[in-house]
Amino acid sequence: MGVRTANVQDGNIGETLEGLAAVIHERAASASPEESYTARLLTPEKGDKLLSKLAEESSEIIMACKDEDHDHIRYEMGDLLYHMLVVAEKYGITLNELAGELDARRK
Ligand SMILES: N=c1c2ncn([C@@H]3O[C@H](COP(=O)(O)OP(=O)(O)OP(=O)(O)O)[C@@H](O)[C@H]3O)c2ncn1[C@@H]1O[C@H](COP(=O)(O)O)[C@@H](O)[C@H]1O
Repeated sequence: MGVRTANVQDGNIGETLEGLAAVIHERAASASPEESYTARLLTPEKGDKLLSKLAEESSEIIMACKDEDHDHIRYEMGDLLYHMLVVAEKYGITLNELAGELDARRK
């Protein structure tokens, strides 16, 4: 677990996810693993590490929920969303495609 960020201000989730996905795409295209955590996760030999981060971050959300710790839940959800966006980059799933998946479930 990393440093908590208490008292964060509300943002716009659509803009934030799009901005973060764009940074992740840029790191995937041109950053070296030495300088970028994202690039490290996307190196072929780190494939299992990326997938294990999904399980790890999910577990951390569960523990934070058990503690009913609002700030900690938010923090770990941020970690999971970031790692999910790295997975989306790796497997070529766009945010608009993901939106379509969710929209198709709307009743
Ligand atoms: N949003 C994130 C983000 N969220 C989480 N993380 C990293 O995910 C990891 C979380 O795992 P843990 O909490 O278990 O911490 P850890 O033990 O240090 O992690 P591991 O060594 O086990 O992977 C930490 O290393 C965090 O730094 C992130 N790393 C990057 N970003 C974004 O991605 C951008 C590009 O980052 P770089 O690729 O590093 O340039 C950054 O500017 C940020 O906006």
